[in-house]
Amino acid sequence: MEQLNSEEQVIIEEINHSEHTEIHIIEYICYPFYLALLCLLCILINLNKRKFRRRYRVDEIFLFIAVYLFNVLITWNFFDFFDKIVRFIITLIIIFGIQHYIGRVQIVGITGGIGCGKSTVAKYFNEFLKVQVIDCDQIARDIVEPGKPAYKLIVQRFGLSVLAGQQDGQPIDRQKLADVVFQDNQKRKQLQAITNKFIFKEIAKSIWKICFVQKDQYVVIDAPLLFESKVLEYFCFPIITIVVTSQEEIIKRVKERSGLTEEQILQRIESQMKAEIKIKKSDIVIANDKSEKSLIRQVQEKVFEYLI
Ligand SMILES: CC(C)(COP(=O)(O)OP(=O)(O)OC[C@H]1O[C@@H](n2cnc3c(N)ncnc32)[C@H](O)[C@@H]1O)[C@@H](O)C(=O)NCCC(=O)NCCS
Ligand SMILES: Nc1ncnc2c1ncn2[C@@H]1O[C@H](COP(=O)(O)OP(=O)(O)OP(=O)(O)O)[C@@H](O)[C@H]1O
Repeated sequence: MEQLNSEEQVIIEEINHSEHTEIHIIEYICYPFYLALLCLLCILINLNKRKFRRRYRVDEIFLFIAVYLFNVLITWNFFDFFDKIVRFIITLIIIFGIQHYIGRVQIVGITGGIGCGKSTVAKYFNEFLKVQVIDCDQIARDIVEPGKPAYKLIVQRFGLSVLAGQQDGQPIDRQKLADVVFQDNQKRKQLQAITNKFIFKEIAKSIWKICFVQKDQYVVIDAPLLFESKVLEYFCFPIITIVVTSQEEIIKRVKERSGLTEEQILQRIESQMKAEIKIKKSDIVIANDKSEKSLIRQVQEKVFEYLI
């Protein structure tokens, strides 16, 4: 093989060095994204800790190994041993830091059809177990008050006819809006598309306040559309679905509680996800066909083993 002279050797070294530097720069640009991805992954897994373990039988330690291997893989050949150790320590701090901060939080979801007893169970959690409840129906009422952004969007989409007195600035007449949306699936979905993001924002704010400012371990979400929303399903564990088998019983209970007619109640039942699908998707199913006492007894028997 032909010997390189010293000038040629210098040139080759310079080329190697510049390639190395370029790779270093790319690596350093990529590294914050990698850390952001790691944080997101850890937050998602920790918010969903038990479900994740149960479904995939994966513990944080496997996640840790996987993430570290990924870390080593993307830095392979480029970094020296010291750099790898530093990255290992950063990864470790992020995983265990997030695990410590978020891993203790448990978001319990309560869902079920109209009048099935969600609020009754939520009230039990609040009064007897002192767990704070996020009531999605209440949030849905608050975010559509005059002056709020969702109010404007609803008026733009459904017109002044859904307002009390049909005048701009007046509150939404919920009965009128309900009559419009529960007779037309398309319109109901349009209303949900408007309200959903504001509802999620409020839910996230409440979770932050309850679990990270007040540092409560548990929070309950009472969400009639928990499965329909797609997002909540992922963060809640366990998901408790309350069912009442007899439609007549549901109608009787809702009629007693609200001014809704049988036809209006049936329209809402029709517009909601079928109980059989909800049952398949949930962790705990509670039948509320008998007395309220029996409902609470089932909560006591079935729910506690799921709490961390
Ligand atoms: C249509 C509206 C104006 C009717 O108001 P109203 O005061 O009559 O009912 P309220 O809000 O108290 O809801 C009572 C029950 O109706 C059922 N329901 C409410 N919205 C929906 C919906 N979009 N689809 C199916 N069922 C619904 C739920 O079982 C709920 O518990 C109101 O429900 C609304 O704004 N809905 C859209 C917001 C939403 O998605 N709410 C659910 C939060 S997860
Ligand atoms: N086991 C029961 N026996 C008799 N009445 C009941 C029982 N459980 C709940 N109720 C009553 O039925 C009505 C509906 O219950 P609740 O408000 O808890 O249901 P919900 O699922 O929150 O309803 P919505 O979907 O409309 O918010 C209430 O008046 C409640 O007191």
